[in-house]
Amino acid sequence: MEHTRTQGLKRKYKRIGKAIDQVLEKIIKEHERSSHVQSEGQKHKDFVDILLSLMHQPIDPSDEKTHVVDRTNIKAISLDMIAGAFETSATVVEWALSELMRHPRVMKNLQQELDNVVGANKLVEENDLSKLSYLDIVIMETLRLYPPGPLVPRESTQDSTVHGYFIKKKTRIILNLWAIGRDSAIWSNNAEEFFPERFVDKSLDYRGHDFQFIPFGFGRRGCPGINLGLTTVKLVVAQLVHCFTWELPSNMTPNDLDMTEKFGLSTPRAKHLLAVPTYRLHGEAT
Ligand code: HEM
Repeated sequence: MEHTRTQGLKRKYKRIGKAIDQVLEKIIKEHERSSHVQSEGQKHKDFVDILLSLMHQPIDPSDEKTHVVDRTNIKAISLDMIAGAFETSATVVEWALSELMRHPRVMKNLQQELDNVVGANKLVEENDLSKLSYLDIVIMETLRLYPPGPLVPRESTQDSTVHGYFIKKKTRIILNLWAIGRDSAIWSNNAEEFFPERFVDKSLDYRGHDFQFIPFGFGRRGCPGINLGLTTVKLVVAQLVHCFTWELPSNMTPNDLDMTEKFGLSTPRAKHLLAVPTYRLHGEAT
C-alpha cells in the first residue's frame, strides 16, 4: 500500500517537474530569440539575459568545459527567484490591505501621507517611496505580524550556549519569526495589535541587524531579494491605497473580517480578502 502511494507521488512530482520545465524553457527561448533580434545597445538586459550571457563563459579560461552556469542552472536559479518572490510579496500585500481595512485610522493616515507627498493627480512611483515614512512603518508592522517566511532554518557549526541552553554542533535549529514578532516581552502587551506607530522611535531596520525584527532573515543566507521585495510590496500597497477607497462587501464591519491564517510555507490568509474599490484620485492620474 505504502509502495503504491510513493509511486503515485513520484508520478505526480515528475508531471509537475515537466510542466515547470516547459514554462522555464519557454522563458529562456523567448530571451534567446529576442537577443538575436535586438542589438546590444537597444536592449534592456533583464536577469535571464544576464544569466544567458554567462552560459558560454568558462570559469577557468584554460578549461573550456567548466562554464559559469549551464541551462539547468539557469532554470533552477529562475525557479528559485519565482518561488521566492511571488508568494512572499503577494502575501504581504494581502495582509497589509487586510489590516488597513480593519484599522480605518491607519488607512486614513496613509492616504493623507500619499496625498501630501504624491498629490492627487499622479500615480505613486518608485522614486516617491523614500519620502513615504508612514508607508514604511505600515509595511514594517505588517512584516512583524505576518512574516511570509515565518520559519528560518539553520545548523549550528560549533558547540554553543545561548541563554543557558547548550546547543551541540550540527544541531538543526528553526527560528520562528512569527512567534518573535508576537512576543510581548519584546513588543509590549499590545504585541498582537496592528499599531505601526510602535516603529516611530525605534531605529530597527529590515536587514538582519536587530534580531527582534528579521522578516528577511539574516547573515549569508538572508533574503537576496530584499530590495526587490520591499519595493514591490510598498509600491503595490501605496498605489492601491492612493488610487482607491476600499470597503468591505455586504455591510461587513472591520471587526467582522476573518483574519485566520492558513498553515503553509508563507502563512497566507485562509480566505482571500474581498474588498470593493472606489476610484478616489482627481481625473485620470498619469
Ligand atoms: C516581502 C518579500 C520577501 C520576504 C519577506 C522574504 C523573506 C525571506 C526569508 C525570511 C528568507 C530566509 C532567509 C534566511 O534564511 O536567513 C528568504 C530567502 C530567500 N529569498 Fe526572500 N523574501 C521576500 C522576497 C523575495 C524576492 C523578491 C526574491 C527574489 C527576487 C527572494 C528570493 C529569496 C531566495 C532565493 C532565498 C534563499 C536564500 C538562500 O537560501 O541563500 N525573496 N526570503
